[in-house]
Amino acid sequence: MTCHQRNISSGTYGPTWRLLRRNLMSEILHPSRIKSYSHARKWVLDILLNNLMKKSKTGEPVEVLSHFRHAMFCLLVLMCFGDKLSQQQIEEIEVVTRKILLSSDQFNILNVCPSVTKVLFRHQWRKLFQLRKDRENVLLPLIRARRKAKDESKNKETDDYVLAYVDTLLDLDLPLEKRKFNEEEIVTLTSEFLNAGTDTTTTALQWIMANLVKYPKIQNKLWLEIKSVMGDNDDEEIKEDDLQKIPYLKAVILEGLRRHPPGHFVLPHRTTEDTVLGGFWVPKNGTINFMVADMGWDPKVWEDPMVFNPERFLKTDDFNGEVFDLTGSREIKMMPFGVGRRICPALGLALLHLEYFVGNMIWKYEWKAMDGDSISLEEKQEFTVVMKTPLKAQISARKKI
Ligand code: HEM
Repeated sequence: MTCHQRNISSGTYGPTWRLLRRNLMSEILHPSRIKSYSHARKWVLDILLNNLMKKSKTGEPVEVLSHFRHAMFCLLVLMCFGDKLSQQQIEEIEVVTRKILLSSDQFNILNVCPSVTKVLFRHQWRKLFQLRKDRENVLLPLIRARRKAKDESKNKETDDYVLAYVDTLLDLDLPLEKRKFNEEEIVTLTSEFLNAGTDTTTTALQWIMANLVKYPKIQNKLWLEIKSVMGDNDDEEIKEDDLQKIPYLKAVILEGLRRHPPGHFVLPHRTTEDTVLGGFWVPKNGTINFMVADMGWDPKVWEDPMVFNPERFLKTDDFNGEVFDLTGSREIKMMPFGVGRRICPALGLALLHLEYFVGNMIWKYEWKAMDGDSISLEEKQEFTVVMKTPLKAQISARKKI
């Protein structure tokens, strides 16, 4: 695939674009920039906690997945477009971007010789064009409004104007083509940002919370550690700086990602030269992938690998005295975000979101299984590997002690 070619169904582009987009994302995902979104995280946390509480007051079980997904989506929309949009606008974006994500498999065939498939599969093409049009109708007005706001603020970052992902896309000069992104390309890239970040983080959140419900002792240990940091500030939320003081929370998140990585494989990679891997010859341009889940479950590397045991990440002697390195730069024991050049560009952001939301949900509420419910950890493959029986829980506000 050259830099001009793209995957027709997903609308994503080849290696050169990937590199550009990675640079753009690292600008928006730089730790100092991530910090400037703390108001957004607090806003979304309040929405999430309020929704959970309202639901729990009805006495019905809380089906957490839709709440988590909506919260993650709101947050990424804000990082993407820079403005707090109305709930209706956010829902419209969610519908159009999700439709494309969920139907991408059925359009993959259109990548094979488009001139022929345009005749053979013209109904599929029509359907794809319609989905893209619907997405444009919702996203283009937002992109144009952001361009206008950006021009008006003359690029100055003030308290009210925080850089958004769309700003970096609008600014970029494409070095080879000597032009800027056109609107259609910006629509594709913003949509990819939202899709890549929502299901992955939501899935991880659900698996981690399911284990905390299933194993109340682990939940209680986590809550006590949070309490030792937060003291009697029951009304306060755990802030980002507090997260560094709660090592058990980090251990719970890492164990969740090891035991239940949202993707059991990474994206397909391509070899740049003939090579031998594990005794198998792989020709240049061959497609390869990595068995992410199996690495995290390897009994040669992990003791009792199928047991949910966050303590394993507290024993630094297992990691040569250092904190566990998720990037795999020293050694690869698990790789839920991939490793190397293609590692997930949002690893830092995703970890922060997981720690922040899990920490605060446990700090504010006690989570219990529904009466007679044993919490099944059976899996199902969707866009990510999700819980076959989505988590339902009974939640109650923590009592002061
Ligand atoms: C728990 C959450 C997440 C997990 C487990 C995860 C995992 C991954 C994995 C395994 C890859 C493929 C790496 C490879 O092919 O070697 C990837 C790529 C990617 N991720 Fe994430 N991710 C998460 C969150 C996010 C978020 C929040 C965003 C955006 C805001 C994001 C954006 C992307 C993008 C754009 C790519 C494609 C990079 C490329 O094409 O080279 N991810 N992620």
